[in-house]
Amino acid sequence: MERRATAVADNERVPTVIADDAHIIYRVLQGPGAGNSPLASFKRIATRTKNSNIREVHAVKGVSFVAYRGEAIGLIGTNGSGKSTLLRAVAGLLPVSRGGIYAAGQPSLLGVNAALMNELPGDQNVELGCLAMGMSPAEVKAKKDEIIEFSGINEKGDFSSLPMRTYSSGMSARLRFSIAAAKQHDVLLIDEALATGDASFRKRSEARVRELRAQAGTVFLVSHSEQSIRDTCERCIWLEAGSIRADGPTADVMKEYEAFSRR
Ligand SMILES: Nc1ncnc2c1ncn2[C@@H]1O[C@H](COP(=O)(O)OP(=O)(O)OP(=O)(O)O)[C@@H](O)[C@H]1O
Repeated sequence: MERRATAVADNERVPTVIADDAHIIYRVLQGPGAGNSPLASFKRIATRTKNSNIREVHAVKGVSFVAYRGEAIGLIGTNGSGKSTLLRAVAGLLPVSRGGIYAAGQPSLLGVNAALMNELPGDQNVELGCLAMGMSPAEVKAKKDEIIEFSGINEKGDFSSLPMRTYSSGMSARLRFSIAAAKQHDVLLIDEALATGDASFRKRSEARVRELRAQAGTVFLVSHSEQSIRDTCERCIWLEAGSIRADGPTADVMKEYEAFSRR
């Protein structure tokens, strides 16, 4: 793995996320079979043997990096290289099998799959989402209209009073992003959310990511959109097959990644 020097000396900056030789392994039970019966499980416990129906997927293999306050870091890599897995582990949603991931505060993962209630209208989801992020009811009331306005879901009619299930995937992603971005996070993790919006929303959300960074948080952005990464992140980590291939200034890492992708 290549790690290049950055403009500010590491000892002058405040670390927000430290990954130390982190390994993440998924354990997948392969279909129903004789080996999965209660009796077979009991025999395995008694004889201390492993279930041969369990397959391990070693998704992240010994990843180490330090992220600092004020940085926006793009995570790039081909499909299945471990980007989302790493992000989920930073958010504390997946356990690390070996090594460690340490984070300041509670990182917030903003993914296209973030849990909102499909049956509830957008405006109620805004309230729920804000309360879940720890805002007071008064803060929620003050921010609600601004969040809906930012999301732009009402641009084509009064959609905020309709259930979320009537939204297009881009509209729900915009609402999720707008809710999460309404709060200052110590560490904000964004998984592909910017790519689903249209061009004007992408511009607005990229500007918001820059603001969040300026307010001293750290932002991680997983995206296949080269433009989003270039416009938002000055540092980039390239993951390939679960390992870091390069970590440094976005322009340099992108150049290497493009050369690799062209091969
Ligand atoms: N829930 C899961 N159970 C088992 N294996 C998984 C699970 N989620 C992901 N994987 C595996 O882990 C590896 C990394 O997947 P991950 O989703 O982190 O990659 P990614 O870089 O985010 O991919 P993409 O760019 O396609 O979104 C892949 O081999 C994938 O098959």
